[in-house]
Amino acid sequence: MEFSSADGAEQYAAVVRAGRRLLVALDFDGTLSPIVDDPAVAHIHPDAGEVLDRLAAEVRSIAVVTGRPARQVLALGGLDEVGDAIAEHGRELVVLGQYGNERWTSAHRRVVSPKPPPAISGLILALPHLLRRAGAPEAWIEEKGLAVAVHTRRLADPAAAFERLLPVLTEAARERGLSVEPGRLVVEIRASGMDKGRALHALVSEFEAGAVVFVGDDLGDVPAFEAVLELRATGLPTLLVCSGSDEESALRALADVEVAGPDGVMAFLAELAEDVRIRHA
Ligand SMILES: O=P(O)(O)OC[C@H]1O[C@H](O[C@H]2O[C@H](CO)[C@@H](O)[C@H](O)[C@H]2O)[C@H](O)[C@@H](O)[C@@H]1O
Repeated sequence: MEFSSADGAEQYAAVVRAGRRLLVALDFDGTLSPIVDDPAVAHIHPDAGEVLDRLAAEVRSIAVVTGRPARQVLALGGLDEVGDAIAEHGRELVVLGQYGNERWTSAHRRVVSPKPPPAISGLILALPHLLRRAGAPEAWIEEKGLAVAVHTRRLADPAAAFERLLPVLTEAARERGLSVEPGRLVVEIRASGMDKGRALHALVSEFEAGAVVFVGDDLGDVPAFEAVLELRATGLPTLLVCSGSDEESALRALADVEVAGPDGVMAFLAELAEDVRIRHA
């Protein structure tokens, strides 16, 4: 494994030593699931079930922390079945959807979700006009209940459409007291007050984690990276892994390890599971 931060090797060794008290938190799209043009047909990496099962046998808990609605990621990831396998090790799989607003666990098997912010429905009604104004009338609108996302990946010039949409949607969100969450060729509008960083802090407390690994690929993962660095500053062993792509580089400078997309994430998780197993055999 090649480390890109000064203390990456040291942090990795400490995380492996913490082994059974380790929380591994993972983003979904671009990390566990390869990026595809149509979000509705995304699928988890074919090795994920086996790799997560092996890892679960060695660590305290595994969490998927995603911008997707929890129900959607359960279906696309086959995470119900992954949760069954993890439960056999006496461990728990936690899925936090919509940036930590929704929660599912393999112990309770139901999604707990807040009410959608009322301003979202008004924004959805205004979107066709806003997309025309931004010169992107064919951008794809993903209604997520608690949020709405506008995707440009399937447009003729996705990056240019994204750049035109971002200021228009930022202004529309501001007028309605909502927040903007830009991502890989997507602009999402949602309520403020929760992000992956807050979600991660809460998970670490809940599981009394003695170490944390977080793996992500996109701007929505930056608050989680920052939360991990705050935890590191308190002395907790932590490791930050960037699932690298040509599309987003914001996490690179913060990461201890960069791997090549979801294939690289699978290899990293398998190596971590094996190192913890050997260290604690
Ligand atoms: O937090 P994540 O698990 O990374 O979810 C973030 C957003 O991911 C999805 O969009 C992204 O993946 C799509 C499928 O590969 C891709 O087509 C799109 O361009 C990406 O932005 C999802 O559709 C969003 O709702 C999530 O918020």
